[in-house]
Amino acid sequence: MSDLVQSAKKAAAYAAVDDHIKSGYIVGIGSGSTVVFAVDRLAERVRNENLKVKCIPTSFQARQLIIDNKLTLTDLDVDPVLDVCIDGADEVDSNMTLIKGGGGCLLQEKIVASNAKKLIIIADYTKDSQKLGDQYKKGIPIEVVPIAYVPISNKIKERFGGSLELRMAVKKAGPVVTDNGNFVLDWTNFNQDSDWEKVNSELLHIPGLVETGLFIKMASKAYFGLKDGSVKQKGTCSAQA
Ligand SMILES: O=C[C@H](O)[C@H](O)[C@H](O)COP(=O)(O)O
Repeated sequence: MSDLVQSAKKAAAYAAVDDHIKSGYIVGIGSGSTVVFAVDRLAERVRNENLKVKCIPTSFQARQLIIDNKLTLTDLDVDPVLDVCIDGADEVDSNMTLIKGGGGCLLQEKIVASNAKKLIIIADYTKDSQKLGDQYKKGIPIEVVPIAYVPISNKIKERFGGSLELRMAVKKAGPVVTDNGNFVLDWTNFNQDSDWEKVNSELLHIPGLVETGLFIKMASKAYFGLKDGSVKQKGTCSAQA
């Protein structure tokens, strides 16, 4: 990954943490490479400003990040309402619909984000699109119960078109297994002009389909780090709103 992309991720993550995290907050920690910078900045603020925050992870990776950075870990049993969740995305369209799950962490991310007062997205400039699929070519991730992956693939193809591929592991024989013991299908060549809210709710009715990587009307704001070092904001909520 280029240095420009790395710096863009860092700039977006730092700006979001500075704008949206206050002492006393319950904070959702998203997953992926951009969130690593957000946790770095949060840990720095905890050390320098004696910020008191409790963190809820959205994946095994996020939990490790919280522990490694000596942040306070909590969960939805103890703290079922979050002040803010900060997470990455694979793509953000002009309506703030997201593709998430490129790293296979969509289910817990959606659960945690759905219990947060606001979801703030952090990303580099390659994720800022008009339509889903403009830039992100790996498809929409869909988490499924293993025994159902073939019928689910067939049903999605029949109803909506496109292609579905079972995501394969890299350092393990066979498919990727999520933090929840499920498989991931990646849906490509979909209709970019789809009514994503309708598609998403129809997908969620297929037995065995656990969750989709379509995050609709969930994100309050997205921060995109740009090539020139600045940060572009998309969405409506104001800092610390
Ligand atoms: O499963 C992974 C998550 O949804 C990530 O938040 C998403 O893939 C973006 O990751 P990154 O910040 O590495 O681009």
